[in-house]
Amino acid sequence: MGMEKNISLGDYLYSPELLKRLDFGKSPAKFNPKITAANPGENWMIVRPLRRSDFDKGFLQLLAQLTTVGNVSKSEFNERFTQMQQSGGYYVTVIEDTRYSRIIGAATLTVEQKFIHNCSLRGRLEDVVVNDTYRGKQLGKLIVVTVSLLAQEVGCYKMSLDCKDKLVKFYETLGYTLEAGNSNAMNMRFEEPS
Ligand SMILES: CC(=O)SCCNC(=O)CCNC(=O)[C@H](O)C(C)(C)COP(=O)(O)OP(=O)(O)OC[C@H]1O[C@@H](n2cnc3c(N)ncnc32)[C@H](O)[C@@H]1OP(=O)(O)O
Repeated sequence: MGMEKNISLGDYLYSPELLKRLDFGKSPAKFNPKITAANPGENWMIVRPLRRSDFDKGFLQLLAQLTTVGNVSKSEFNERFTQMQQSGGYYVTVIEDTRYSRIIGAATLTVEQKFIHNCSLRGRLEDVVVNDTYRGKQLGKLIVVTVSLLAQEVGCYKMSLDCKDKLVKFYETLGYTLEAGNSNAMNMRFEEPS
């Protein structure tokens, strides 16, 4: 982790090279027809790291289909992008429909640094969303498998997620399991800062 932050990333959040190395054969997910991050099946589709220019390609509007985004200005977006790029460990990954320059899918791997398990890394799957008009075409599977393989690629010993009950089956087909005695997600809510 963090190695790629020393090379020039341009406006990519992380090195796009990382996505070319992923071995989709390692995932239990079944794709029919077969697609991968490097070959998403349509020549107008690309799976890549988030770029600054995605602010103008509907990235935040896509996230609004998942949860409240709020009124994030371009400069606020850019500031957060810079913070994520400099800290490393934020792998926001998107699918673009290049015909319309629109972001149609997204998922994030965040990497948490630990002391335990010999200074290990733990991955977390966050903010998975596919534009509603593109759902049911394997793109959800594609983006989740992409960031899950990426977690392994950057050295995580496990990858975890929180989701609504109705999505458990979806994630099970992608290799995630409810572990007996260890499947409780708990939250403490705070007032959102204004
Ligand atoms: C960790 C997290 O971020 S959890 C938050 C997940 N995101 C959301 O809930 C946002 C709103 N929902 C979405 O954006 C989409 O519905 C997603 C991302 C959940 C799925 O995207 P899609 O592109 O439709 O998924 P995809 O086409 O790959 O579907 C894969 C399979 O899961 C099933 N599936 C997809 N969505 C759902 C759902 N909401 N409930 C139950 N099953 C589902 C599909 O039927 C399909 O099954 P099949 O392969 O047997 O036909």
